[in-house]
Amino acid sequence: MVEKRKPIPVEEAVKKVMEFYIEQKSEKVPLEQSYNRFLAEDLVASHDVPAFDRSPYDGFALRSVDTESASSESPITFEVVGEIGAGYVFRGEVKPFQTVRIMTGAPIPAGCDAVVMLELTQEVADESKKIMQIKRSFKQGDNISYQGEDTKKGTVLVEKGTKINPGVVALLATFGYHEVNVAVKPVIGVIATGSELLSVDQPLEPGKIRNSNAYMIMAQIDRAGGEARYFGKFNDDFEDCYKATKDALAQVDCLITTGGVSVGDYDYMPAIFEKLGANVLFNKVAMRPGSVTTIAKVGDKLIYGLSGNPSACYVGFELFTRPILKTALFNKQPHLRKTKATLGVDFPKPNPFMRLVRGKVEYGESELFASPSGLDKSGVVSSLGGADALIVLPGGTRGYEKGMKVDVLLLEDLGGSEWPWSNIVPSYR
Ligand SMILES: Nc1nc2c(c(=O)[nH]1)N[C@H]1C(S)=C(S)[C@@H](COP(=O)(O)OP(=O)(O)OC[C@H]3O[C@@H](n4cnc5c(N)ncnc54)[C@H](O)[C@@H]3O)O[C@H]1N2
Ligand code: MOO
Ligand SMILES: [Mg+2]
Repeated sequence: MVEKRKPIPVEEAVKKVMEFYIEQKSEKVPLEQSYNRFLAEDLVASHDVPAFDRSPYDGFALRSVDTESASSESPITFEVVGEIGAGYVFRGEVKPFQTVRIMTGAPIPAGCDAVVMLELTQEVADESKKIMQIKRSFKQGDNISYQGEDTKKGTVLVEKGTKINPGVVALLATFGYHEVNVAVKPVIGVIATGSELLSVDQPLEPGKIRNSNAYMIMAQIDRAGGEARYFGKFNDDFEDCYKATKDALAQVDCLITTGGVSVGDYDYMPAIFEKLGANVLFNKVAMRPGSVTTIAKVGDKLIYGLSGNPSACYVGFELFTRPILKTALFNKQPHLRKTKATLGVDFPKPNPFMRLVRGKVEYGESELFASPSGLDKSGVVSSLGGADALIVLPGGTRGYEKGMKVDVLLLEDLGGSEWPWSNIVPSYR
């Protein structure tokens, strides 16, 4: 008789996993390599931006008081006493009815308190000096970008744990971070097991399939910000798999195996975990797909026995490995972002387990719609390509109807959830 496994709820399983953590470490990388990494410290403005009062336009800097009586009937003329482009400072003194030709980005000359756009001025012909004329008045502060109006020194602009996007790169450069303190990528090992597995470059043979899970998991690790290390695929042979698993564990922060966790004659992973002296957190989760997901602690490391079925394997990673990885990257919202969507199809058949349907979300005018991205079976691979969400259908005695509001977990969203697992309730009509 096979041992009877006791399924635990998804929420409980995630909680058990989250008691474990990979040590958070940081390293310095050149700014050019910081894109897509995760900040290991808050990004703080090290000076005001702009750092000096400057002109947002090409035009003329002047004293607003001199413009008070200007009108089309009685224009006022100014003597142009200098010219500054961005990057230069006007060192002279601007006296009454004098002006300085100024370009966008240049600092406002001392004594001036307004800038007139070039288009609102006229040149006046004069042999001996340069003269400019205006036909309306300007107020103090007109067309001046004041020091600190963009941001003030000391402001926390981006929090530790944030993924560095091109905008964050701009801020890092602005504040002189030629080297950036980023989270060290956790190293996640990957092992595929199964005597049926061919390499990707091999032609199909009867009874065999190509190993897709290993590459899928490596891409998932990469998407979550980790570093994947592949140890290869192994036949269903106890000793080979045991040795590979033991060796790999010593070289990584976490290890993922795929295949061989169920109750088949060649499903050796449970026995291998035992021989490794693993403390099994759970070996059955009340979810579909991925019910056989087995997670254990060996010493201070986690080992994931993910299902061999591609969809189950995929979901197992997103629910149980991603948050561990994200936490190591200083992320305070390590779980997939949860939001509400309107179900696009019926799910008439009740299921006692929570279903996580690979889905596609569409953006309606003011709501999201979610529909399956393909056949909803654990062994299916075709639904994975188009999946950008997991539709969460809690287990129960009734099915779900098109039009109901359901929770979805977004797979490609950069923002996350602190804890998406509370208040996931069935919305029966
Ligand atoms: N009697 C029972 N049979 C099964 C149960 C059960 O409770 N009782 N659970 C089923 C469920 S649910 C799942 S999920 C699978 C889990 O199987 P394993 O994790 O043991 O995985 P394998 O048996 O090795 O393979 C399953 C399936 O996936 C294919 N596979 C495996 N590795 C890969 C890979 N790297 N790339 C692509 N596809 C892979 C493999 O060929 C099989 O078709 O067990 C059910 N059975
Ligand atoms: O682990 Mo299985 O995926 O529930 O189909
Ligand atoms: Mg099996």
